[in-house]
Amino acid sequence: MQSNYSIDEDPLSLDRIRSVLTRLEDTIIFGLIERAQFAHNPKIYQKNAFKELRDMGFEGSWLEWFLKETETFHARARRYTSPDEYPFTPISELPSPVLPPLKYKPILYPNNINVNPSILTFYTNYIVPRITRHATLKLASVKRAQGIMGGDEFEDDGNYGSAATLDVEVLQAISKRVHYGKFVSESKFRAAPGAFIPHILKPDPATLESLITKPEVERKLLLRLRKKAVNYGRDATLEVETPPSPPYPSEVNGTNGVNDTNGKIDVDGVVELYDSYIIPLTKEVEVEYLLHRLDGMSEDQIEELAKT
Ligand SMILES: C=C(O[C@@H]1C=C(C(=O)O)C=C[C@H]1O)C(=O)O
Repeated sequence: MQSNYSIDEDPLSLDRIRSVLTRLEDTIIFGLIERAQFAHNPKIYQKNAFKELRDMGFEGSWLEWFLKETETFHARARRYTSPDEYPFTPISELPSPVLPPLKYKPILYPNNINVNPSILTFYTNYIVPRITRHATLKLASVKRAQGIMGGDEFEDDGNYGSAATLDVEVLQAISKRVHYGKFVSESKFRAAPGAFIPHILKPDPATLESLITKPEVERKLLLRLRKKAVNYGRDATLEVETPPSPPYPSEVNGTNGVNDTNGKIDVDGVVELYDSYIIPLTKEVEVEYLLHRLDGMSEDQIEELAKT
């Protein structure tokens, strides 16, 4: 079910927010499956690697150029004016929308939290090389068969436009998912402001993180994610499938016995993306949002809030 917080009855329902996060799992997994078709193409992530861009006065990477061009058009179409979409390009470098601004219900507390630079770094340095490994190795084998040896055989299939287009889609989905942590924090704060206020007034990030962390939610998420990645990475067959033969671990190391090396995606890579990057970064956004949740409020306002 598509969820649009601006029209939903209770935009801060934790169940509604979690359903958005669950739906974004599908967007991210399918985006990674599409990107995994192409080789790593490391050149598109290196700054100043393309003379054609330097000649245009652009000193960033191919991907950063793609992001700027894409986000420039999207900004003119009125994206990045709602509190659930954040550009990778500095907002000061983007044009004003051609349409009048939409009036959004003031749901989040005013803030300037944007962790897209961290998302771009971990995605290009750790996620892309891992999820494109199969295509990269296959490309190298084909090149060697054609007599291409050494540096030229690896990693580059020349599909710079396709690869960057898919990178932008995945990055936008990861960015939305991570920054949705602000809605999670606002929901948890409003449910029990008194639990958070002492650790905001006397900044205590560690205690705030322990208050927002729900281990069981995370555990179930990773199990669901693994199953999705296995199933989405397989072509549907009409034959009745027999389960993989033993050793088919049950609840071993949280894999729940669901793993697959024959699919279109590195299942362990998808789980690690969430476990090592997306979930920790979401929680950092949650904590940072809480640390600024009382900014500009008077002592009386805070005292009143603490009583609720
Ligand atoms: C998003 C939430 O907050 C935290 C972050 C989670 C995540 O990034 O998946 C899951 C549970 C919590 O530890 C939540 O409570 O749903």
